[in-house]
Amino acid sequence: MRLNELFLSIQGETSSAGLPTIFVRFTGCNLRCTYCDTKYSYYEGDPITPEQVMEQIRALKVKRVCLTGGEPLIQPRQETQVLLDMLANEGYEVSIETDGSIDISKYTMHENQRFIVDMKVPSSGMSERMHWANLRHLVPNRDEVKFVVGNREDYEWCTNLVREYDLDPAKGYQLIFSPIFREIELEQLVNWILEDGLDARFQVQLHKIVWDPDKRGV
Ligand SMILES: Nc1nc2[nH]cc(C(=O)O)c2c(=O)[nH]1
Ligand code: SF4
Ligand SMILES: [Mg+2]
Repeated sequence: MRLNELFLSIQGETSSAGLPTIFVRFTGCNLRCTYCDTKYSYYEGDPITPEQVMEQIRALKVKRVCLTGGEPLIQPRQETQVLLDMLANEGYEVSIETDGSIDISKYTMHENQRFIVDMKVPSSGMSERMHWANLRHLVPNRDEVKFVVGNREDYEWCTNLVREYDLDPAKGYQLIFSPIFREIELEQLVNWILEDGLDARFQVQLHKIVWDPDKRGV
């Protein structure tokens, strides 16, 4: 595997927002979203073993880990699985931030491990790349689906998917709607959600408010 950066911060997204979390950012991404905020992760990074990742994690006194990138699931699957197994054995809570293009069903997830599946909207330029079957493999009350929205067309694309795949919050599907940073009025997106009576979580990235939005390692 290749590691871009590993740092302690607060989780800026998901239902764990605000909670202390260790971020493991792997090198490389198979997508190129128009709005990407982590281009530095595409190529920078050094080879590392799962055991060495664990050593860096153990040195930080927090039991919550977020695997991200880039796209974390383009690392060799066996090594990622070894890392997931070790994290579970040592009592870590784990979230995997994945870009929606990779089959999530190939991994054995343990207790307190979940996927955050980012479904890439049309204005990302990457919606054709989605691995649609992932929407059938989501585990209710565990995994979360994230929609990062830039305009009304994106929003309707998302609500169509929610209908088509019956991602009903009443059945435990956890939906997150976030604005593309500085692309859409926050109030606009909130109003659409409320007008539709959609039981989704509206969310802005906390780390872009607490720190300079371009700062790395936070
Ligand atoms: N604080 C903080 N929270 C995050 N949640 C998801 C992140 C990501 O880059 O995937 C991220 C990040 O980079 N920083
Ligand atoms: S999936 Fe994430 S890291 Fe990859 S290009 Fe899109 S925003 Fe950037
Ligand atoms: Mg990020």
